[in-house]
Amino acid sequence: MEEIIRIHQLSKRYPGSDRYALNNLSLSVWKGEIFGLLGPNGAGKTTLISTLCGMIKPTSGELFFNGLNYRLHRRKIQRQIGVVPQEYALYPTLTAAENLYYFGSLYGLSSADLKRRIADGLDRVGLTEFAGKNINTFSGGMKRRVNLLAGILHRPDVLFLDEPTVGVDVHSKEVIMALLHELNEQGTTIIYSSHHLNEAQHFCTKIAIIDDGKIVVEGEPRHLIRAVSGATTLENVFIHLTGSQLRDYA
Ligand SMILES: Nc1ncnc2c1ncn2[C@@H]1O[C@H](COP(=O)(O)OP(=O)(O)OP(=O)(O)O)[C@@H](O)[C@H]1O
Repeated sequence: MEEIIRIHQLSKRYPGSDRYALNNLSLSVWKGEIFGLLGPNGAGKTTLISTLCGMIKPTSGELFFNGLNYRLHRRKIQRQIGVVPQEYALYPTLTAAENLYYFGSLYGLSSADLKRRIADGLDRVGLTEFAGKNINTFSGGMKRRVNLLAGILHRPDVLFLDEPTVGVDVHSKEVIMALLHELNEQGTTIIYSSHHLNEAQHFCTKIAIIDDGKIVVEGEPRHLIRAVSGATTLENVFIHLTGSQLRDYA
């Protein structure tokens, strides 16, 4: 397998903070993986995803995408990745189709090609009849599906998702997970953060548990479960490795 992302001794401290959100973290992701970033609140998952998307700059360390250094090739890398953020990136007073047209055009897709991809995408997530409706009339699950389409119209090599199924009902969740599986089968590497350990256990080919800005453990879910005495689920592994105390920092 080919290495698609390499993270080398990455640290991030936000301005004004005395804590490291990421602390000397190193990790590789291989082409074709579905990689889950798991960890308690405040562990550093969003910070790591935002750094990998080029949205925030690390305090120190190096990042590579397909061998390209982020510091030197940020623009080129950003054209090859897709991002589905935790917060909706959609414009509430535009329609679903207008939103998707806007996001697709940022990647330089031609009008005809883009319109075809939007129609196919909306059909795939069951929203064809809502294409002309404003986003502010959509339910949370409908917005999540459009949010996902906005991140994949340009068919990225790597797709980053920050909690893609948070706050959605079981029907929307199924559509989202099926589409992600399909993308992965077509060759897209997926890196996603989640608090849904059961979902990650079944969905991910590999996971890393992050705590306090560091990687506590990484590997295939079934190997990690087997390695912890008495564990039958990823949740057992998670509690075993991260303890059960609350993570409240201000
Ligand atoms: N913009 C910011 N300015 C200062 N500190 C920040 C900022 N964003 C995050 N942090 C801090 O960095 C640490 C890591 O936060 P991050 O949001 O990456 O964690 P997370 O694992 O995604 O958490 P959650 O599961 O709650 O979403 C936390 O201590 C958080 O308070």
